[in-house]
Amino acid sequence: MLRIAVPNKGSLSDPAAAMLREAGYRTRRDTKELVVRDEAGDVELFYLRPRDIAVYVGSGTVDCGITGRDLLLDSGSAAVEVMDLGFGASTFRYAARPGTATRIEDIAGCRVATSYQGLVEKHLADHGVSAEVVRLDGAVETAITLGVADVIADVVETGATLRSQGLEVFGDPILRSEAVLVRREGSDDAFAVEVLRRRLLGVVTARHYVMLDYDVPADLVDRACAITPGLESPTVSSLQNRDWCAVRAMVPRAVTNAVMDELYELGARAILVTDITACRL
Ligand SMILES: Nc1ncnc2c1ncn2[C@@H]1O[C@H](COP(=O)(O)OP(=O)(O)OP(=O)(O)O)[C@@H](O)[C@H]1O
Ligand SMILES: O=P(O)(O)OC[C@H]1O[C@H](OP(=O)(O)OP(=O)(O)O)[C@H](O)[C@@H]1O
Ligand SMILES: [Mg+2]
Repeated sequence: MLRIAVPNKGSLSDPAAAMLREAGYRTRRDTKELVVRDEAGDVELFYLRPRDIAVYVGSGTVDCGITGRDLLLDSGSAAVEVMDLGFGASTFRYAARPGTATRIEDIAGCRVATSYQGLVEKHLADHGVSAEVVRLDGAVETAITLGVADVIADVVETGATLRSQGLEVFGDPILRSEAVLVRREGSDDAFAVEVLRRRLLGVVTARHYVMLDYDVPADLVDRACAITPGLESPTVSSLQNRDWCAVRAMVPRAVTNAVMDELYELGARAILVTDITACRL
């Protein structure tokens, strides 16, 4: 039975549970449940702190897990990324009061507050910058206001927290993060992890694409298919009226309306969009 570590709290917890549910696994009903066995899915879910997940996976105590790329790198664990999961996106950035720093070199000699000590120490060392890292558990933006740091390095999603403390990001992002599936390199559960990966990829793809159906005059079908090439090749069916064809193709959700406009201009009609609930590619 594959042992999967799942975030029990924080930003990644609800979307990770939703993704596993959509992939057909049984998830916990009550936040007090710490372990859930899903006999049908042949998995056991361990609800752990997101920060600890890479450590458990790296040590081989669990087979794989869902965590953030930033937390994985910070842990220094031997776990490796299997796939991006398409949620929990954030950047990891330096920030300070305006006028303190504009480039990473300006951090030299400063006190840098962060909850991601491993990640920041490595980044500073890689850039040859010597600075004192102050490890805090959270609310690091306040560290500057309270005078324990000159610079912070933290997760930035909307930037609202930084703005509320009068801080500005500087330098290039240290990292772009999102939720990832991780596993231990060289573990001997390759088949079970591959089943999990395919299921999760099915969810990621189903969320990313819609199914588009439309009718188009037969003499325009090639031009229509060029607009909606699908993943492999669109399905073209004949209609009772032989002058028309029906086309079915997957289209990236983000461009659905632009594609529909283009098809309509070409002469397609009865253009229908349907959500994809699950898929295997
Ligand atoms: N707005 C956000 N704030 C914090 N973490 C975020 C945000 N958006 C995405 N993440 C990602 O979530 C992970 C951090 O989750 P974690 O549970 O440790 O902290 P948290 O979401 O801030 O929760 P907590 O309430 O325990 O502080 C990281 O991988 C981070 O990149
Ligand atoms: O860019 P934003 O959209 O403002 O989001 C980023 C902020 O959210 C998180 O803090 P959280 O609320 O989890 O508090 P914490 O610092 O105590 O973890 C994170 O640590 C940043 O402070
Ligand atoms: Mg937090």
